[in-house]
Amino acid sequence: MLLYRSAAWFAKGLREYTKSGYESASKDFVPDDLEVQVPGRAFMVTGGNSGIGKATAMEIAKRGGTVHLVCRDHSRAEGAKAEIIRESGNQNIFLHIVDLSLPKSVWKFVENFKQEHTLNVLINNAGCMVNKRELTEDGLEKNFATNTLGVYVLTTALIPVLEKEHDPRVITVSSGGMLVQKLNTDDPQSERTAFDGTMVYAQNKRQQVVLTERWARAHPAVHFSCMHPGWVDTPGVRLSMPGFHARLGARLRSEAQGADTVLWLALAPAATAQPSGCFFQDRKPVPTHLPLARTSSSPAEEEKLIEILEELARRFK
Ligand SMILES: NC(=O)c1ccc[n+]([C@@H]2O[C@H](COP(=O)([O-])OP(=O)(O)OC[C@H]3O[C@@H](n4cnc5c(N)ncnc54)[C@H](O)[C@@H]3O)[C@@H](O)[C@H]2O)c1
Repeated sequence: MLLYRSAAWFAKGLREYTKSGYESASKDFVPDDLEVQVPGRAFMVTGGNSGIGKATAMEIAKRGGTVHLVCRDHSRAEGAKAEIIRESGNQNIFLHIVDLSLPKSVWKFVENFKQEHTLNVLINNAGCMVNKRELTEDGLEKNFATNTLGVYVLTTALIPVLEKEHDPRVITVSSGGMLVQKLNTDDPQSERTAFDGTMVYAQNKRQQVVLTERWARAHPAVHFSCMHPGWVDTPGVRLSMPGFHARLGARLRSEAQGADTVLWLALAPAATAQPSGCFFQDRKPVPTHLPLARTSSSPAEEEKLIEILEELARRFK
């Protein structure tokens, strides 16, 4: 089954996730959708110092929004902040150093953040694909701790902050790679199964899609969406998937193309005309399962994911 899913997904990717896929999809875009100015609105972009996150933060800054960059590495993040201020002329760029794989730090960060700031839009962009099983200082598997638990804790902590504001939104940068995975809650930290970083990452991205659907049902005041940016030439892909990067080469999307749907979901009035909880690709909601792939999960399996995350989120508060 995994072989079928992977082959169907790769064929789809070559048609849709590449630069030519973007060029073809963008013929249907409404150009005015992103002709907006957003002074007075505040946006948090995790991993905003690199790749898709940086391209997103730059475009929001150019439209006058307040940008909160949430980054792990101080010196790289300072460079990105300075570049965004210089290029956009927007001084309202704030930097917060947080390692999203450490849930205690994430809780503490939000406690401090909400004393001083408001927030309209959270963009869960930071992500990683660590190809060997590594543990955080809390003993958590690193991909799961960053991509799933970190996103869960940050979003859960910020929902009450977002609910106070006008037109609140949460966008999570998932991946089309999640299409090859069915939600699996049996071994969330890969303790008992052979470790395959690509599949662990794809499982985390599936978990983000399930979380987005659940949040949308539980919090109707906030508009939730998740999305696939396409296959994008970023430092992350170069580092974690060198073979894929070399093979796809010039067919990979630019960072600006990868950021397009993130920006549309964060900025365009048209985005919130779509139901909350959907998965987007090139400004359109798209199915979260490949045909015949048997990747749907039951409500009980989804509830189990929430129980696991709640338990860990409370343990590391
Ligand atoms: N590039 C692609 O083809 C592609 C495809 C599908 C999905 N994505 C997703 O897009 C998002 C952005 O990735 P990218 O390709 O721009 O890669 P990137 O490596 O350039 O950017 C990822 C950012 O996340 C940050 N980050 C990682 N772990 C962190 C942690 N523990 N705490 C704080 N920040 C952390 C990194 O420092 C970096 O700033 C990711 O969620 C990725 O999974 C990318």
